[in-house]
Amino acid sequence: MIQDFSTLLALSIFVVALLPIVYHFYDPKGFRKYPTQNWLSGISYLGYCWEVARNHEHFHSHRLHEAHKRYPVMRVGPNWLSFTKAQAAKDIYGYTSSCSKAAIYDSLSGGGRHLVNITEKSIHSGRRRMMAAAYAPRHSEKWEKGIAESMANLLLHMDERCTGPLNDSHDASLGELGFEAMYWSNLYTYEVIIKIGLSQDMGWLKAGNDLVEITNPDGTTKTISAIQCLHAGSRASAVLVWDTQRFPLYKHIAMRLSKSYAEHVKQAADWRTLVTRMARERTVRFEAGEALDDLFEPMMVGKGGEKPDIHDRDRIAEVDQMINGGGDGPAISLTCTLYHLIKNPAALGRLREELDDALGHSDGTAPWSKVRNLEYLKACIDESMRLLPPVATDLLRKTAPEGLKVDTEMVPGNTIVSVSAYSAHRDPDVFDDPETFRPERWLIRGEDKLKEMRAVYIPFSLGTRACIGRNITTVLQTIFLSTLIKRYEFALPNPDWEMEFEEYFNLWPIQLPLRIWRRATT
Ligand code: HEM
Repeated sequence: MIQDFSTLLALSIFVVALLPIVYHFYDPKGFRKYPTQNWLSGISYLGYCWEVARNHEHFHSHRLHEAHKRYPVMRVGPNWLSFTKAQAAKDIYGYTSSCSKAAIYDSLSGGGRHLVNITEKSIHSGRRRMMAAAYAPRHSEKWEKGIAESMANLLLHMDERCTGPLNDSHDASLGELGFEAMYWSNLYTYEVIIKIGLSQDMGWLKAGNDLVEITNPDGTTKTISAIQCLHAGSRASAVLVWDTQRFPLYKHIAMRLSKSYAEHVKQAADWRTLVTRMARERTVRFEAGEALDDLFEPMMVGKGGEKPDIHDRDRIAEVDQMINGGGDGPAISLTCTLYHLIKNPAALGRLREELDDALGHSDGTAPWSKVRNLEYLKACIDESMRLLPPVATDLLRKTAPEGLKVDTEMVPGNTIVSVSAYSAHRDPDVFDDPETFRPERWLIRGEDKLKEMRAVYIPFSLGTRACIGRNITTVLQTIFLSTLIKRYEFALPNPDWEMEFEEYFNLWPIQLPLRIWRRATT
């Protein structure tokens, strides 16, 4: 085995040594004119893998943004160009774009195909038609019921974790940091999306944890943290998958070399065991005649009572994606919005006024009917996702064989193209003072400026492959934030405390430890 590995290592070193020479003479697409993200980017996708792996050392999306500042088009891999401008977003992701999803989506599929990783356009549009009605805003009141039950349990925990108000010196370092906002946001969003998706209550907010017992292939059982195992799948792929062809080889090597990598792969398998069981349990309920009005139902029965054209393994994949996308993005956004508001007391004050007007002396979960149209709250969420888009990774597309004009560049066929939301959202030509959290920028009435900002605002992507869960996210976030901000005061560990992140496709805040106490006015 050691001999095999040494040969592999020697071969790899030889190939890497040859690459600069190949690069020097071989430039069929004329990409050498573009700046590269780092010295390896023009010759190997390992350049990007390296950037993602360095995340802990230096926040990856920030590095991408810094590189983009120098030029609006950047070569991130040998056959991959990353753009930043609104026109590029429209050309690549817009409704009329001829681009298709890139091979990375094939590499990430674990067998079954779900909405995100279907690359064939006609198959995607069929699946989207199958699912779309279940995600429509007319279901908001139904979603609200599940949310209200989860919120009631969350508030019980929060009330237990309250401390006394800050003293006059406003020394936030005193007292216990009893509320870990990222942890509780995760429990909330994952519990709610499983209710909306599968009509199943995991009871995580009641228990205060996401521990679940699963059965191993050998029949023994073990208890896992569901969310940690779900995240392990992203950890195991997000660094190496960019070199799609060699991903299986790299994965194999990484599993042998790194214990923690092997542990991520094992936890990801545990997550698949759990998600397969959840999909099967839901199918059994359908077969037993339960009519459940959730996101799973259209995969069992069509609008006219017909059997939908979908395999069992794709149903499981869809459940996996709906929990992953529906839990992660909203949890990140909730945590980041809270963080931005605590850091910006003027914005928090203005939001409180809006909430006090809308909710009066209500105590408990904010009713959707009273908070659904709060303009300033919406602006705060939008502004937070501008600065910290939860899906911060570039979303890769492949140009059609005839090529495509992207922004100012004529891009040849079969080239990987993308837009970095993190960089696009900081374009100084569009956003004044781009690094500042300023919700007011979304409230301007000058239509042209608003249109210009909206054109480059892509946290949910654009066009036919844009997020289908946006309506769910809106209800989930609006109720959570209105309730918490109306009911509690918050303090960070200290006024200079800064949030830290890790980025594996999504931008996960590592933690947000808070002191919380009940507001006097509620
Ligand atoms: C703040 C919250 C969210 C953000 C920022 C977000 C972001 C995104 C983005 C950027 C995409 C495009 C992915 C790609 O092209 O590879 C996407 C697609 C998708 N999202 Fe979300 N999402 C959020 C919430 C949700 C929720 C609550 C669900 C509900 C289950 C959901 C389900 C999906 C699905 C199924 C797709 C694939 C759509 C398709 O290709 O037809 N997302 N989301």
